[in-house]
Amino acid sequence: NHPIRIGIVGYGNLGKGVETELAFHPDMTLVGIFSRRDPQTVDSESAVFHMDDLENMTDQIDVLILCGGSATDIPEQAPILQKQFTTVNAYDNHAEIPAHFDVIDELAKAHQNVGVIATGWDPGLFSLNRLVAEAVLPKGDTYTFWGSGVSQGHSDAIRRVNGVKLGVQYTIPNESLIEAIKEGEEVAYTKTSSHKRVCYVVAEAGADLTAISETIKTMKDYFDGYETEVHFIDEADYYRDHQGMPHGGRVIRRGYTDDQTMAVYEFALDLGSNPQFTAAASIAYARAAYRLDQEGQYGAKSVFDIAPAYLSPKSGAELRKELL
Ligand SMILES: NC(=O)C1=CN([C@@H]2O[C@H](COP(=O)(O)OP(=O)(O)OC[C@H]3O[C@@H](n4cnc5c(N)ncnc54)[C@H](OP(=O)(O)O)[C@@H]3O)[C@@H](O)[C@H]2O)C=CC1
Ligand SMILES: N[C@@H](C[C@H]1CC(C(=O)O)=NO1)C(=O)O
Repeated sequence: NHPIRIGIVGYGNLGKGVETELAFHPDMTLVGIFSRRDPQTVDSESAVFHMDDLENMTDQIDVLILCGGSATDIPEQAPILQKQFTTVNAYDNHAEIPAHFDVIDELAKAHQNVGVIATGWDPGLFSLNRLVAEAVLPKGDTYTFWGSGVSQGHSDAIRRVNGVKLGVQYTIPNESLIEAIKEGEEVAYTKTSSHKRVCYVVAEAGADLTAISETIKTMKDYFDGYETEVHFIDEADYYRDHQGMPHGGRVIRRGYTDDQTMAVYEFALDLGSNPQFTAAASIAYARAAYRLDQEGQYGAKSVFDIAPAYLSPKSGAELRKELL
């Protein structure tokens, strides 16, 4: 059986991450990168095509990994591509995920392929761990913290604001709240009250800075409700100080196995590169997407719908040896 043939759609941080990580997966091979830009202007060692070439390559690609931004690219591109390909994305506009699932599910069933949505870490592996923790510990509370680090989704979203040339968004968690939770103290937790969002923006010449700041701070699904800072810096400072993309976070379930015996379920990530880790998760789900497609299990899938064994390159027999 031949290696799984992968196409990357969108060559940004995530697309570059998939390109790099694929080298670690001998059961997969990169057919090419597909960009909306002129391929001559895209700097990569791999084969680069224009997005429009995809429709003539359906017999050369098994899975497309969609690496566009969630603010505007995925909602636009995913439905079109689902008509011709099995796809995987890291769509992370949490409020819109149920609607996105339904759109992809209808298309994937109609065109007899698979669409794995919202992979990555949040949504993705954090979602999976919240499900397991809440199924195992029905009595308790779940807390999610991100950072401190760079959110790709929020950085992508501010880059789409009119007048913004470059932008990055750091998410800062309330560390004292994390400690209080682990100490078993009663806490008042909401996602919006437990994080601060700090943005650094390089504005286009002549842009209305007040309008940019207001648009970011009130942005539905991304910033609305959070304490948000917007700082305007020049391009030199941006390239000097804001090129790293570390991130991470934790899912904590503080539950009870009887009326007062506490159990803390924690899943934590500490990521040197947020986009590279997200790309790595999407690749594992691309393997699952291919297998589900081969089995005729057509439709949209989230991380909740996919048995863990589908992610692994090891056979069932090999995996069962690891149960011991
Ligand atoms: N589920 C999760 O845990 C996570 C999800 N994500 C999601 O992944 C999405 C993508 O993140 P990220 O890769 O950092 O976003 P980028 O902004 O780096 O890339 C988004 C798109 O912008 C275009 N682009 C990139 N670089 C350039 C450039 N120099 N000039 C013009 N266009 C460019 C590319 O499309 P094209 O090549 O067609 O021009 C690319 O696909 C995020 O929006 C986020 O929603 C990210 C991290 C975690
Ligand atoms: N989807 C996020 C992954 C995590 C990071 C995050 C945040 O900092 O708000 N929320 O979810 C990303 O794009 O980085």
